[in-house]
Amino acid sequence: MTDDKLTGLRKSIDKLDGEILKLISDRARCAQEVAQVKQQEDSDAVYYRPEREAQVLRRVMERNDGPLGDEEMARLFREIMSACLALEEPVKVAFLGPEGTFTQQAAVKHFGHSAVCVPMSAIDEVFREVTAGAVNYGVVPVENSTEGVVSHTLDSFMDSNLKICGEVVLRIHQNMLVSENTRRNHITRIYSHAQSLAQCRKWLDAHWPMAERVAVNSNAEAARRIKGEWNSAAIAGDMAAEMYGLEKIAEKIEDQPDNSTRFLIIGNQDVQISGADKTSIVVSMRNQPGALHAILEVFQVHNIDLTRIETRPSRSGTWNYVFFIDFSGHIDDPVIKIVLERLGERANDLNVLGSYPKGVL
Ligand SMILES: C=C(O[C@@H]1C=C(C(=O)O)C=C[C@H]1O)C(=O)O
Repeated sequence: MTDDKLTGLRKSIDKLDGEILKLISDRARCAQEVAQVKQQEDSDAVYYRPEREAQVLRRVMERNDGPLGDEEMARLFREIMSACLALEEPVKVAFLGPEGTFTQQAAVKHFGHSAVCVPMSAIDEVFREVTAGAVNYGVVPVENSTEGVVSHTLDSFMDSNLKICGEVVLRIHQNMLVSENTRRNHITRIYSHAQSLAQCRKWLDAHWPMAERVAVNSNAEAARRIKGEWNSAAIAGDMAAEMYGLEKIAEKIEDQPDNSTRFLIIGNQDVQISGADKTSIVVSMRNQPGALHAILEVFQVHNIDLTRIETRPSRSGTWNYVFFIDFSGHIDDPVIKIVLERLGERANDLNVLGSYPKGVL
């Protein structure tokens, strides 16, 4: 009886799979035609459209009635779009490497598995590679919910003409990792990226107060190093653990359970309105009383939601502040145009880094 039921259900699944297969192929053909239309209009046309992809994913999440969760369903569609896009040519993406970093995880989350991800050894190399046209986009970390801003990324924008084309937020879980050579009772050194060490500070104080904490270029680099040392451990994410065949002796050791990192997608593209967008700008002001107030007032008067503001020392003179500001809205929105005009009147210099869809996944 149950065997009959099982056979029947499997038949239904086979039939549905056949339909899904056909529908995905029909969709891929449609996407191919879109590519041809774009190509006919403009031979240099950029096929990848961040605003359209964000709209597709948001619509999937809105229309989904379960039993699969909204994010799960969106992830499946993310992969379908990624594969459709790769039919033309896979998107090439440079990320802060080596292989196995959270930035690679963010790149895959944003572009799907059909993108070609190329590791770079430093943030400014990611910028350089995109500027040189060797890759289409770059992925760099910009802020962590526990530790704050990745100042190196902000500084790189000051020397670059690249645009921000998107953002992606990743939940970050850290693990304490050892290799098969590690003598677990003799761990005297723990490698990780400075941000990760900081994210696990309390856990380390409680469990490994005597071990030396050594900051290296990336978590994946930490994972790689301990392969050859018997007295060291590393702190890194799942991807690095898998990639280097390391054992987790403690999981989710980050001090804040909702620890997450925001990454930016950088490229050469002006992204159109998606309907739920953010804009990032850099404003430089004279160092005079009320400089910050003058900026904030403009946003307040026009009722614009500020999502982040960071101050960095300007490179051009000792007496200037530089503010990195993110806010809701798109540069093509009429009210944002007015806001930018007003800010321009008050600032020494104003540079729009880009308008882009708010992270969907
Ligand atoms: C099909 C298009 O081009 C690309 C592929 C998409 C898709 O598979 O849905 C969406 C946006 C673009 O990255 C389009 O612009 O509609």
